[in-house]
Amino acid sequence: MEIAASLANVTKTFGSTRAADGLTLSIPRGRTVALLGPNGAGKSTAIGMLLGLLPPDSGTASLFGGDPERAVRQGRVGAMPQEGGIIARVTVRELLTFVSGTYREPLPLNRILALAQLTALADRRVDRLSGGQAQRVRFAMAIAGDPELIVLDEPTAALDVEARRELWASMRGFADRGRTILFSTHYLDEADEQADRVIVINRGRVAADGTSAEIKRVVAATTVRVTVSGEAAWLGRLPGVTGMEINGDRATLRSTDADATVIALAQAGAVRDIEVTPADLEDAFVALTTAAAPSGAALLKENA
Ligand SMILES: Nc1ncnc2c1ncn2[C@@H]1O[C@H](COP(=O)(O)OP(=O)(O)OP(=O)(O)O)[C@@H](O)[C@H]1O
Repeated sequence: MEIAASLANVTKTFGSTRAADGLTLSIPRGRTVALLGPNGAGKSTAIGMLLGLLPPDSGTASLFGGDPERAVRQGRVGAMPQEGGIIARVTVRELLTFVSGTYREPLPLNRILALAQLTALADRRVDRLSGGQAQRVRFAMAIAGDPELIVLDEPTAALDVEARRELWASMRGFADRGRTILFSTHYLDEADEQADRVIVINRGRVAADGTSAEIKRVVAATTVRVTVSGEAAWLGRLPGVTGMEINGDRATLRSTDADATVIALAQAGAVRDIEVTPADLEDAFVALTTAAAPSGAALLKENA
């Protein structure tokens, strides 16, 4: 698999804050990958290093197997920063014509406008746009040079549901051209819906890396509840069970392989009031980003 972007064991410290602490990740070409993490997790730092804007203290950042700055200079990468200044008092068309002019082989203007769903707004002044429309102009600027990879730092922060939906429709149009998209988000549902792959970052480290289904399946254990009488310690030794709690005659098991756990319970004849609750991505995220949680990364890699 060809790799568009990677970080190999990078560290970056600001004062006493380790914004990247041995961060290793790779973004395969042609995929849409989410960097998911809470505030201050290190997402922007990771993106800054990938774009060659922030030199790592140690470790290596690379784009298309080489120096990030070179790939950026060659126009192979388009970036959409968290807040980009858009020059006021020009129209969408004028702004995009100017930006296109800075690239050797830009996309045709009509194509950029269509991909960003801005055709009807081409003659509108950029300072008269809604937040969602302005964000699509930033997206249009990022794709103007027809880059192989676009990197978007929290592209949908501060957008309402409709504006998020429209921006994602534009981004999918770009992804459908076989391009690679790396975006950061705190929205779990967005990572789940939009990304082929989710890399969870917490405290400057990769907490999990896989499809959202894998993250859900492996890390956020399914809950299996069952009523038992008598001694219950044996439940903790059932296949898949990683933790349990007993409350009166009710046992709550956390399992990474609910099927195996339920089959074993059935074989033991313990099926009274059995209840299986699958984990959702929210649970996975909370489990992964709480200090006491076991590392999901190792689990996911074993299961990958
Ligand atoms: N230039 C800087 N100077 C000092 N500290 C910084 C700087 N940039 C980032 N940090 C710190 O490094 C840590 C990681 O920040 P970063 O912005 O990468 O996180 P993030 O995951 O992008 O957060 P957010 O979701 O809030 O944007 C934070 O503790 C932040 O305060």
